[in-house]
Amino acid sequence: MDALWECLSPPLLPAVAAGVKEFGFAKMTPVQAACIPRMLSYQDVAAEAVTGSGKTLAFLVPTLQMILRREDPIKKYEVYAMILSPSRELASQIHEVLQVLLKHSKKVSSLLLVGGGNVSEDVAKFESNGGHIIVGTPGRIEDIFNRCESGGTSLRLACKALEVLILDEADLLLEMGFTETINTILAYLPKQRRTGLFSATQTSDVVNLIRAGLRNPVQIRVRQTSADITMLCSV
Ligand SMILES: Nc1ncnc2c1ncn2[C@@H]1O[C@H](COP(=O)(O)OP(=O)(O)OP(=O)(O)O)[C@@H](O)[C@H]1O
Repeated sequence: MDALWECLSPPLLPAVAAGVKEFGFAKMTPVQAACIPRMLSYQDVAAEAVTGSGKTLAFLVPTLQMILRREDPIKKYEVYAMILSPSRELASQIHEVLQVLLKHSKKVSSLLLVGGGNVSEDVAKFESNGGHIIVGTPGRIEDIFNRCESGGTSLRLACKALEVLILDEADLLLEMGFTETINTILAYLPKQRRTGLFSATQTSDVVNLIRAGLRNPVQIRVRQTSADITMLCSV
């Protein structure tokens, strides 16, 4: 399959293309080639893809492109996208990849919100720098949202116009017992948003989450064996 980044139509904006170039990958992986155009045409995506298939750029690239192509520039305290990941390590890895991608998009900010550190420090970081793309673990984000109740922070308000939600490793998120936490977070986010859900397997819990959190999603399945890569796409 010929899936050169340059073949995307409409093309990537120069700052996004320059960010992608930093990684040195000439072609998109199948999951990237399937997800990026669909997310860029504002479709919800439910992707079943094996580990190592390149999911991270499959959702970060369209998210950045959507932020940069907005007519009115994004405000400092507006959260455009939230990426939920099951563990600190996975969230940190996504955030690291994002830092590389953002090298040529200086006006776009990001924030990592994961457990382990001090919640008040996270709140203070958001209050001083904002975060257009938030990458985090569900527990920490729910915690910060709930603190808003006592008037602590504006993260909840900043998410009022959120446009993109990504649920990464959704099967793991649910296996780890985050179902209620995710439902709490979903209740705080606008219904008029685009949602991408990525998982290694679509368990019945994942299917339920797709029904609850996504709208008419495009189902994408990428199966990668050591010998070949096959891809199935259906609407
Ligand atoms: N277009 C590409 N061409 C070649 N390699 C790529 C491409 N995109 C990503 N990769 C590399 O593939 C590896 C897996 O990518 P990524 O971490 O996004 O996969 P993943 O599917 O999220 O895997 P995991 O489930 O392990 O997190 C990484 O080392 C990444 O740098």
